Amino acid sequence: MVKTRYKGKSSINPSTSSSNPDRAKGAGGNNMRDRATIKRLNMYRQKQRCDSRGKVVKPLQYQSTVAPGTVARVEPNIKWFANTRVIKQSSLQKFQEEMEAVKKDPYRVVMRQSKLPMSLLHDRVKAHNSKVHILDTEGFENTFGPKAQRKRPSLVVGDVKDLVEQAEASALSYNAENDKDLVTEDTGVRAEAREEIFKKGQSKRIWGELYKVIDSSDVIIQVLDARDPMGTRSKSIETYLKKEKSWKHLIFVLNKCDLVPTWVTKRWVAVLSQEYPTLAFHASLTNSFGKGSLIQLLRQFGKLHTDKKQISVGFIGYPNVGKSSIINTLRSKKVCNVAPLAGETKVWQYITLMRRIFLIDCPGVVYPSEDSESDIVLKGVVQVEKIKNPEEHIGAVLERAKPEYIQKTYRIPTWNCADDFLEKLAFRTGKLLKGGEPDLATVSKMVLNDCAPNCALSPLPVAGPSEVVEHVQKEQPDNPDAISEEREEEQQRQKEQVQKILANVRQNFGKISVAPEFSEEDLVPMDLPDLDMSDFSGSDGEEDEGTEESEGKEEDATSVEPADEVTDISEPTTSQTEKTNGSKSSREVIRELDVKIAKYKQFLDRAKSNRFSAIRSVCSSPNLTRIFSLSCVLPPLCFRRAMDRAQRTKKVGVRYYETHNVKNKNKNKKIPASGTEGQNTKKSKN
Ligand SMILES: Nc1nc2c(ncn2[C@@H]2O[C@H](COP(=O)(O)OP(=O)(O)OP(=O)(O)O)[C@@H](O)[C@H]2O)c(=O)[nH]1
Repeated sequence: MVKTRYKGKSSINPSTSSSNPDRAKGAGGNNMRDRATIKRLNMYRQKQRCDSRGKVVKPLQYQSTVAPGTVARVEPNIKWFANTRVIKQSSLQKFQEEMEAVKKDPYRVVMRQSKLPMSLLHDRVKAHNSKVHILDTEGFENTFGPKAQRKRPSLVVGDVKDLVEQAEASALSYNAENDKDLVTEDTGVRAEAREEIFKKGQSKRIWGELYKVIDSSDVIIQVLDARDPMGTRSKSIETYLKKEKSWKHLIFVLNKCDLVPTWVTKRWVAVLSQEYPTLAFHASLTNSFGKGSLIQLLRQFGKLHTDKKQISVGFIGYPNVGKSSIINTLRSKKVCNVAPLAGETKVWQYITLMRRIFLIDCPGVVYPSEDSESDIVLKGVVQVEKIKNPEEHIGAVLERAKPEYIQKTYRIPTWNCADDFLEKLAFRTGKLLKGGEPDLATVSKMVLNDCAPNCALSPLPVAGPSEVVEHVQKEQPDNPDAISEEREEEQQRQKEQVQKILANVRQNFGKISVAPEFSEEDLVPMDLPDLDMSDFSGSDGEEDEGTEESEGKEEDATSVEPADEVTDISEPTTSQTEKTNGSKSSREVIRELDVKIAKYKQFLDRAKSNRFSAIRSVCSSPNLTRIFSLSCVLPPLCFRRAMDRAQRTKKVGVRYYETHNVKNKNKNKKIPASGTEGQNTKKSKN
């Protein structure tokens, strides 16, 4: 065969040189230079050729052909904008408006922000009047004439006379105590430096832990104490999350709702739900409330993040509000250390709730506030044993708690002042020093310990309706007339969203078992016309506690207490709930039905755990269906599911020969199922 001669560019260069892009494949092994590399290297290698007078004879490959000094243009190329897309102004505006609305809404989340042109939101062109055209020359016509375009400054006063009057009025209302800039003479007396223990929960280390938890969590649960939700809430963290970590979900859990009357819990949930999804909770391994709802809510959040293998849920909040206790309740066992002392949790810790949901416990953080030392003590931030002068804080306790509770708890009928109270208490309890002097420090510590956050018989005042009203009013704008309509719409919208997200997680507050014995007066809710409680009360809804129980068990050992499972809607079960005037007979009937349902449930649980194939017979039992229909309560979801399953599948329980031995399967069909099944099979084999 005649070998083709290399004739230049038009034919293939047969050379096996590494600088030949056309060389045969495999000539250079696996690491052969590709065509682009060879071209680039050849480009570096080339040299310009000039004649003896310096005139370019052979220019470089990409050297311009135009004469030096000529003004040239780079040809525009669409590839410069390869990664961009042009959209209409109206679309941009729509995007900005909709996205801003979503970002502001605590009930909605923007997922995959890195994939969205978020900078378009921030780089908004500012309104034309934001720039002050001080140096621009404007004509008289435009400035002062009848067709003046310049906007009038909006002044609070109309003329100088008004201005003087206003200045005089403000001078009269001046209060030097509030003036932080007032220069005063140094008297040499200064406020004593705060004891170190009052700075608990504020150290850099603790804040570091908090930010670690926030950074690692997809869902952040701020745990609040039901007795002082506003005092244990941190607005600064909320703003930080809204501004800097807006893609993280924040929800409130109102813990220790067993320590306040049920109506107070309801109101707080209603108030707080206007801002963030809020759930009431009672952390307890044996008698919890809200566990099913919380797990369900976390599952919903988990479903939002299907792109992730798992989601992390961080528990943040004041010391001693019960973060670790909630985690223990969710896991139904002691996985975190719990103590009635603040600062029990020292470092953050990870706990697995389910395959896809991790919980993170965070040490308690004290947020910067203007709290007095007594406030700090009564919030349970410091350990009472470590307080130097505990007597100083008893005044605050007596001020806050209703005298009747103090009288009932300590059996002291009257007192003049805090010292008098302490003395009487010391004599009554026999806490005396040498010489019969009352031991004020010990009894003070006793009283303060009684107010500690874990104490069921807390004489501390509950966050009453007056505070709720105050809070609601604080939220109202200065000029209600002007914005009232807008606000109403906004509120309506928020309410709808709250209802939507909590539709599946309704709570029946009647199931909270309130521990302290409150007086009749405190058990009656006060009228609050501003707040429509019906939407949040959940009294007509079903606390869907444990509805996902079976699912939960599949995923993990997390199970929901059976006590929560069957919801009694018509009857409040606590001793503290408002007294209803319903007829006695119907209540009794319902109670009986409750007992029956609980029995069936127990049976079902046992059957499940024994892998006993009697589930179908129980669920399809006409009795059970009658019970549910009689009590006008929808059967819990797990029952409904079991019933569904029972209807769908005919066979319950797996018999080895039915599934594995096809030959015998047909024979088995003919032979009625009985205890002698094994023998029959043997016979047929023979
Ligand atoms: N009555 C009642 N007590 C509770 C509840 N939740 C927690 N407690 C008690 O409150 C105390 C503090 O609970 P923890 O779970 O240690 O609180 P924490 O927020 O983890 O505290 P730190 O470790 O300081 O952050 C414990 O004594 C709990 O028993 C509740 O719902 N009701």
